[in-house]
Amino acid sequence: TMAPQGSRAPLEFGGPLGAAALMLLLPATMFHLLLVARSGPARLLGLPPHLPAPAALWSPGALLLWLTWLGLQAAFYLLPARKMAEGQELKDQSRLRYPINGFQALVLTALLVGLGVWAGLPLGMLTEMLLPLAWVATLTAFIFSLLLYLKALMAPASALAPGGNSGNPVYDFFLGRELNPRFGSFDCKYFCELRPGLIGWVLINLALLAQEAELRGRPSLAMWLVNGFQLLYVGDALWHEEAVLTTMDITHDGFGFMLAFGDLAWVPFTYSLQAQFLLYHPQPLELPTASVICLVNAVGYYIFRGANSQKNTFRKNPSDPRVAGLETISTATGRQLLVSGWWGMVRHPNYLGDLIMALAWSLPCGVSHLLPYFYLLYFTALLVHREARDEQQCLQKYGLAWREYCRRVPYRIVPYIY
Ligand SMILES: NC(=O)C1=CN([C@@H]2O[C@H](COP(=O)(O)OP(=O)(O)OC[C@H]3O[C@@H](n4cnc5c(N)ncnc54)[C@H](OP(=O)(O)O)[C@@H]3O)[C@@H](O)[C@H]2O)C=CC1
Ligand SMILES: CC(C)CCC[C@@H](C)[C@H]1CC=C2C3=C(CC[C@@]21C)[C@@]1(C)CC[C@H](O)C(C)(C)[C@@H]1CC3
Repeated sequence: TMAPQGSRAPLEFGGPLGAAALMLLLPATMFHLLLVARSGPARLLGLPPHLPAPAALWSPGALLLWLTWLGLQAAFYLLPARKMAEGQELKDQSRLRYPINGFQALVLTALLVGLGVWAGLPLGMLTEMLLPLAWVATLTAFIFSLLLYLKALMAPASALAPGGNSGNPVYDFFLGRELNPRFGSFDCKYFCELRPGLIGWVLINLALLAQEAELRGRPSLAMWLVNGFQLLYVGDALWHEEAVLTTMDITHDGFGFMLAFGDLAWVPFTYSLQAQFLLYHPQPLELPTASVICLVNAVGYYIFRGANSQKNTFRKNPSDPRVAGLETISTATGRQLLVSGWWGMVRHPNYLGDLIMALAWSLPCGVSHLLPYFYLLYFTALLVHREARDEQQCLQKYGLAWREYCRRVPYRIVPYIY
């Protein structure tokens, strides 16, 4: 069942050793952040004041809540969709179909949660369950990736991902062997990438806001800003759900521990770090400063959305009037590369916008602690590494035309700097 070209693919993430280290480091970092955020000193680089007792990690209630959450989101996924989209062409020339109903899932979740709160559901109590919830999310990600690894043993070679089939079980378990594991029409990777984790993230944020209101009479301005910015980001991702079908996670990476853990545990429990920090360490924020931070977020969002939409429009239909006037380079594959507009400024303008937003999410937390800036630091490292991986893949796809693009647009993410 080994993919012949897979075994020749160069190893990423530092090979099996790197993969093994990341499998320990990522969950350890997540628990470190969760513990440190609620500690007095809240030092990113210090040790957490105490390690949790096993009883603080394990709770049958958390397991039940988590499985209900996954079940609810799976049910929303199976509801009739306003549109079915086709994915990129696969090795066997077929295309998979995907439901476009992620935004609908967000709205239905909001209605259900709103109804629950109206009926007296103590949403703020969720903040007391973050540790055991993170623990069951980690366990499910681990068990799920194990099942996916076994499922891939039966998959035809054409269904395997280019990267995760080296023959080394640790590496392949981490990266994921099968490209689009499905049960019937239920696509596991597509489902996990956008729904339980992203919607879970904003729900946790909202619970932290509710808990702050409970403790201090009303939510702080900083908490409102963090909630608003991140809701915009998640709403935007689900509104433009179809665009995720062209990201390397869907088209290139298998579904293994990295994405299962990343989607199900890492995103909801570490991306909500700023709101967690604010609950335990309230920060004063004046209106003028808040307005400047809103402006920073708006600039970031403008670049992020402008760049992503320009590329998506161009890839769908290069003669669309919104992009037809842009300068392009032809490639041997028949596809073209944009060299003006956003994509003529740097080679990854969307990463630049995303990073500016990341900064705006941390600024409401003040500058007294490094902890709320963790996301910005991690995200910079992730995007620099991702950019290098994408560059490698584009060089393989487009060869000389890609070199020409790099010559014409020399900076990767930040103009005149990187
Ligand atoms: N919040 C988070 O944790 C994360 C967010 N993201 C965000 O996800 C979004 C998607 O990112 P990602 O999937 O990495 O990559 P991109 O959306 O940047 O896509 C890269 C692909 O775009 C195409 N492309 C590159 N240059 C050009 C050009 N000049 N003209 C036309 N097409 C071009 C190439 O594919 P092809 O030619 O085949 O179309 C390339 O492989 C980004 O906005 C990123 O910031 C990503 C990771 C994590
Ligand atoms: C922590 C590990 C080393 C790696 C885990 C990475 C994952 C957490 C991220 C990989 C790509 C992602 C994307 C988004 C969220 C984070 C992960 C899953 C994304 C859904 C966020 C919202 C954006 O608008 C997007 C463009 C849809 C993103 C797609 C990639």
